Amino acid sequence: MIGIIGGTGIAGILKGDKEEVINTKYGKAKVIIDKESDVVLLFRHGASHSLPPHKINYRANIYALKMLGVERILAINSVGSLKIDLKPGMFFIPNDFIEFTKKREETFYDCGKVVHIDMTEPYCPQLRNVLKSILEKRKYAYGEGVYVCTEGPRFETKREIEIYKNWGDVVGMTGYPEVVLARELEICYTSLCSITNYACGISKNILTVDEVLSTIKEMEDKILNIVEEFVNYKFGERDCICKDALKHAVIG
Ligand SMILES: CSC[C@H]1O[C@H](OP(=O)(O)O)[C@H](O)[C@@H]1O
Ligand code: HPA
Repeated sequence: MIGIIGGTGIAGILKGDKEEVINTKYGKAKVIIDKESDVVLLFRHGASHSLPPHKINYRANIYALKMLGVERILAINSVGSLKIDLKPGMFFIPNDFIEFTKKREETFYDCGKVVHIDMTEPYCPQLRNVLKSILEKRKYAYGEGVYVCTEGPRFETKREIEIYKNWGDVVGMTGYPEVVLARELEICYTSLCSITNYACGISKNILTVDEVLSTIKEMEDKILNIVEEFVNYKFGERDCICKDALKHAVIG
């Protein structure tokens, strides 16, 4: 089963049947299950974007997908660009991250078992290759590199971006802890980032939600095409690092 986690502006694009509530020990998660295509859809901000990035129950979301038998997740994120060559309207596939979040529940293992999960390759290499092959086949411009996750919900300052741009390539507010939580449950996870704007200080203008939403709108057909190809991709057996991630990570 494949999980699609939608971000800003995606609820309008990816439509599904009625929402179901999955009760987990970390709280409730709302999903749309398409039994025919074996796909679970989850909108991280809620169907009406009522949840800001720092209030999302990431653990309930990822745990609910695990309970439903999801083995592969395609997360859709919107990001600001930290590099001139990474233009708004392009896609971005992260291969690493750094995070500056402050008050998020970032592990399933905070009582009982002590688990130190390996983060050498935080995103599933197999899924990243599938995603890259889809974008290349469709000639959609994309970049690869480091996703910088901030707490939000404010945008970053010019000074923060002057620092972040030396450490990463794009900045967002939702990529973490999703990627870690998925690995802790041995789920393959990759992120398709839509570059919606230049980050503060790189952009010549102030940052607005309107700019983010209008760029997502302009990219929606491409996002839909990519998601459709991804969910119809003939994945073989999982032989990546993700499926046995806990093997060498547990103490005691
Ligand atoms: C409206 S801009 C900021 C908003 O968009 C991003 O969310 P997502 O990655 O889920 O598309 C960012 O993280 C903020 O939540
Ligand atoms: N910063 C943080 N998150 C974002 C941005 C940004 O500039 N654009 C879209 N999501």
